[in-house]
Amino acid sequence: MALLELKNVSKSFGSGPSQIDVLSDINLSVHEGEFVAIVGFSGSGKTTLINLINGLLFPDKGEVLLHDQRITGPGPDRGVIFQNYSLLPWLSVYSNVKLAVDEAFTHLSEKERAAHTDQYIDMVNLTPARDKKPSELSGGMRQRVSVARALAMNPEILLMDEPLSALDALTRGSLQEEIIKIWSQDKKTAILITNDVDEGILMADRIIPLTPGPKATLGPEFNVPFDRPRDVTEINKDPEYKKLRNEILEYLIEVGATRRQVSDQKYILPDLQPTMPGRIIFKKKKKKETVKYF
Ligand SMILES: Nc1ncnc2c1ncn2[C@@H]1O[C@H](COP(=O)(O)OP(=O)(O)OP(=O)(O)O)[C@@H](O)[C@H]1O
Repeated sequence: MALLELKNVSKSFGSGPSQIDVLSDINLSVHEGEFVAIVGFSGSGKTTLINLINGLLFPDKGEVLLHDQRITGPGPDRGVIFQNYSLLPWLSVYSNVKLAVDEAFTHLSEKERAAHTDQYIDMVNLTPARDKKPSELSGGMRQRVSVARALAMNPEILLMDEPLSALDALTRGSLQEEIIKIWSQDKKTAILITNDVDEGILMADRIIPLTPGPKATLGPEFNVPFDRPRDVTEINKDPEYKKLRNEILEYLIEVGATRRQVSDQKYILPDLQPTMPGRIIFKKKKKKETVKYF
């Protein structure tokens, strides 16, 4: 039995002429321990999809099931890492993580909760910054706090909504590795929303494209055949990697072009550049400049 299942899920916002049909007929099964990446176009409904799984939104049609039970709201069984860190600015690193630990582990003593908090802060290498406030941290450090906070709650599923897209290329690369390292230790089920195909190939077992909206739906899945731990340099040299990357890209470009012919809406393709031999190249999201990753 799948751990998480979305069956014929559709979601719209608004009503009458202003109704936006964001997601349509989404079907997805995720098994325990799997790492699934959903790669989508800007504005296609990726966050809506994560919020449906998190229980912050409910489908208009279809159902979202966890352990075969309908999701009725957010719960500690699902840990979310957002793009914008969502830390409480007036609390220290320790207190931001501890707050979540206190909520999730009411049966533990204060001493045990404090030790658990410190363990996860250490896991993301933030012990030296334990007493700092978010404003005193870099973007990468803030995202590490979010990772620690989500994992410290020991969720069954880790939901990541473009967690690294606001970071610079180097920080992004090192956090990708850290998340994967922690994920392999705990073997959590993970769903990563990303607009970066390379990130999906490096991190996930399966990549599933989300087609452009309105009525975005999941496209055919692509299995990632590389063994773990994955060495980014080795993968990058592997002809299988280039083939897989091109297949996913071709699908996204084709589906994007088809949608443009039937709609005036402009879609922004995932941040991608053609592969140069031996390197991954992508565009920085905000500054619109091309950055060499390796
Ligand atoms: N609460 C809401 N009310 C009305 N419209 C909404 C709401 N949430 C999302 N939308 C609309 O649904 C569409 C998809 O939004 P969503 O944030 O899910 O896309 P996304 O793929 O995550 O976007 P991005 O790539 O910019 O992060 C957008 O047109 C958005 O304006």
